[in-house]
Amino acid sequence: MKATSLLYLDGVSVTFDGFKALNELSLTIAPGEMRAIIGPNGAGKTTMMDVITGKTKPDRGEIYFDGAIDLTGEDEASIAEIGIGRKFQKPTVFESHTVRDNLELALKAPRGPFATLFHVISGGETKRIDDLLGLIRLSDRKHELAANLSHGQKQWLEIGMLLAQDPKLLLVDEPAAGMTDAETAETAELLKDIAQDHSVVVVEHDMEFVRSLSVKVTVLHEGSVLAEGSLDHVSANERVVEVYLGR
Ligand SMILES: Nc1ncnc2c1ncn2[C@@H]1O[C@H](COP(=O)(O)OP(=O)(O)OP(=O)(O)O)[C@@H](O)[C@H]1O
Repeated sequence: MKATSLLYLDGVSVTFDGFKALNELSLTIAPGEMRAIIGPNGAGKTTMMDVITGKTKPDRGEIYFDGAIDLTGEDEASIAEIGIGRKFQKPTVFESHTVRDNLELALKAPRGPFATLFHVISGGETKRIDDLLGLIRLSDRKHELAANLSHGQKQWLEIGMLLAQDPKLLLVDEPAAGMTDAETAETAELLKDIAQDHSVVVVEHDMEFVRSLSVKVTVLHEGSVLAEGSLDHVSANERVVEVYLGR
């Protein structure tokens, strides 16, 4: 399993002041897969993202990327460099730059924190930016300042900026939070487009959104996997209803 998985977690535990945020968490993501992670508040979803991206070190357990890379031995910057992009809940775009310039900056930046200055770009890069603009549904707003975008559009722009860095795995934290219904539906389509050539892990509370992704779902509870399978499969699990869906 370890060798063939894009992401492999085995027996991962994280303790904060005696509280087990992750408790022997084991899960695998296949190359090219999109997976949805659901679970009640405090289930460990954010902590799981934190251990994958190197923000938090696990007390124990194995985390491997792309078969052979031991992520527990890498820091945050090198994990970004290896090809894991993370989209936090709050959009962080450069508000005083245009949509297009935000993408150009991301394209030019080394993976990880954006630290580069603008400079002349090649024709290939122009095409790449146009493709990204189309993908994130912002082609007709490319000359707009990012500050003037709606909340949902800012989220899409930030996703585009992450994609500009060509990650193998994209981690997305509650993309639908704060979006209109129309934006939420479009975001599901956007993630499905992205998943055609990237692996994606998406944490989300909006069950209608999760259903529209139609992917395998992992239910976390008290720091470990409670159930896994299609949304219909996990929704039929009594424990899942009890701790989460029945709220
Ligand atoms: N740095 C920290 N120090 C102490 N406790 C923490 C820390 N980070 C998380 N926790 C605790 O660990 C538990 C798991 O939190 P986590 O944020 O991973 O859950 P979550 O599933 O993402 O929840 P939510 O859906 O509310 O975002 C929570 O009880 C939280 O209070």
